[in-house]
Amino acid sequence: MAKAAAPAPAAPASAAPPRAPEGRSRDVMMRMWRDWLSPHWKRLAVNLMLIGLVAGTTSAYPLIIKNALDAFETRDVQMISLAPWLVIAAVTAKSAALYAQRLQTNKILSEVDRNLQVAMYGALVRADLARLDREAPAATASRFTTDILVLHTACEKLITALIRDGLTVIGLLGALLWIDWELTLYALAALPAAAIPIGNIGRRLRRIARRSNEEAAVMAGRVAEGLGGIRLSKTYRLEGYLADKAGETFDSLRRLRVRAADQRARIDPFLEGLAGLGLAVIFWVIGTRIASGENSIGEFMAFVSSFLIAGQSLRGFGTLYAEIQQGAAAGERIFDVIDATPAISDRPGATALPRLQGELRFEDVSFHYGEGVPALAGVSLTIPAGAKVALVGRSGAGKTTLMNLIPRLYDVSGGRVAVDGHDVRDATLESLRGQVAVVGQDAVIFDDTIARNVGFGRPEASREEIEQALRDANAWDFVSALPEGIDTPCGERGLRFSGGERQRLTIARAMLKDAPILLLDEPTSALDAESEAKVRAALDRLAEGRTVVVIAHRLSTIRDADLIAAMDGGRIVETGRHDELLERGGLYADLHRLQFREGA
Ligand SMILES: Nc1ncnc2c1ncn2[C@@H]1O[C@H](COP(=O)(O)OP(=O)(O)OP(=O)(O)O)[C@@H](O)[C@H]1O
Repeated sequence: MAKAAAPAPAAPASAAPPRAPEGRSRDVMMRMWRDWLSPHWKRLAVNLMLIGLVAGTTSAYPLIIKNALDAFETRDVQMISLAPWLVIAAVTAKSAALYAQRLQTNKILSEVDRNLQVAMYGALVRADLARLDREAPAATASRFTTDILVLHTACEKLITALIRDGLTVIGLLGALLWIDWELTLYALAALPAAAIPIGNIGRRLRRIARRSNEEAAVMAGRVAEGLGGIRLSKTYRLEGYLADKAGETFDSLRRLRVRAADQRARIDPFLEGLAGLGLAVIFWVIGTRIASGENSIGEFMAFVSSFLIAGQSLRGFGTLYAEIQQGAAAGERIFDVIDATPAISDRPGATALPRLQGELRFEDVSFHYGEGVPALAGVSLTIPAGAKVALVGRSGAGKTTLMNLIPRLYDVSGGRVAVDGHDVRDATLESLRGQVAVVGQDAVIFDDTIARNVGFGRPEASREEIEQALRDANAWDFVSALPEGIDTPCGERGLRFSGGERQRLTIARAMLKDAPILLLDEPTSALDAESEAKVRAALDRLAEGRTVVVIAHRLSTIRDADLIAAMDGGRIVETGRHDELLERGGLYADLHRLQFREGA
């Protein structure tokens, strides 16, 4: 069992991350503003000015057009020669402002993206295992990519489009009212009615967006799962199975995207229709007025061009609403992660443990992962300081679960776990976990140098201490042969080293940590004989003077254990030394016979 006590700091049980209730997009976006955007208010204010410039120059177009057309009619030569320069000035100012504003917006939002990612990652590495268990790592990773991108786009639109189009509409509306207020009211009469259908479309889009983002996360999980197990998949000819399984998520994502596109596509024609209606009203009213000589062509042109530009900006509002709904759905998924408070944390008044002797006691411990059959029930066991105890039992018996309770990767559901008489829940996590070292079947190596990987055991350790730990762990022979020695990068997951070498690096890390309690999930079971001998010698040296709890898969390795606890169905069914248990003829003797026969 590789899921054993990984060195992850996190822990605990319980509750699904809180989900913002449906229909609260405004809350999500308000929170976005309050917590993440408002700290940049100074730069946003500059942005606002730039947006004002864009909106102002856009609103100037119709006025220039009106004056130019009037000048053509009155043969006003000065105005006619000025008009092209006015247009050039307006266009230049608008282009420069647009460029600066886009760049500035994206600079701010990229910073916000980074801050959200930092907060999410921080929350995740501190999160309870129970929470991390619920989602595939690649699916969680998609919150850092897809959801961040969707939220970024929504915020960009919100800043740019809402304010720019808003100011443009206000400016143009002013121009329209100034040119002809009566006609303006006629032309815009139908506008308020548009809010209802657009609101409905937005709500539907938000639901679809939330499901799409979840489905995208599932897809990322399946792709990673398929590629992660590609060696095995090839030997079992699973290509078709994997393609079908991933294909299902591609398909459902496609369906959701089409549904979203269908909703979004409804907005434009709807608004186009409304604008057309307004234009018809204008033609009808103003046409009659021109015929009767009440209005000039210049007034007509200015009014119509203002109306058309305002219509375009208004249409921007319609799609903006949809975009914000999608952003809010992504924001919820991001805040779900940030908000998850770990259930396993320091209690108020938790005390820092002194250096432990290493006595471990399980008192009537029960544990269940969720609803259903308990993984542990009524487990009582005392392990004296400095003893070596082996947990044995069939797969699923509860060995890993029991071990995980010691550093509080999970908390007991009933009973208690005590170290030197202190309930582990009353101790600070730092002082508890600082005194427990773990070596598991999976040698966890990060993409960093050997020195850093080993140094995690004791961050303040000197290079000499790291080298000594490598010697004690039988790792110095291969490390010293490397041209860069302990500064050699390990590569992703340490894959440039063999399984046995990786194990010895993790043993060196535990050596350096020098913790009184050592948890081993028998790390030699996957190694060849020579490698195993080296790792075993290193482990023996590591175990000296510490309390050792080992999950034993090969019973030959635990003959010398001070105590063997045989587990079955979440209970300890017998305890004793190797010889005693063999003689008793119970579960341990059965397991032993089975392995002996397999070995033979
Ligand atoms: N993260 C989890 N979520 C839900 N159930 C779990 C989880 N981990 C283990 N279990 C269940 O708890 C029970 C005990 O599992 P545990 O991993 O402790 O067994 P084990 O004795 O270590 O087995 P193995 O030797 O195969 O690793 C099993 O029924 C298992 O299915």
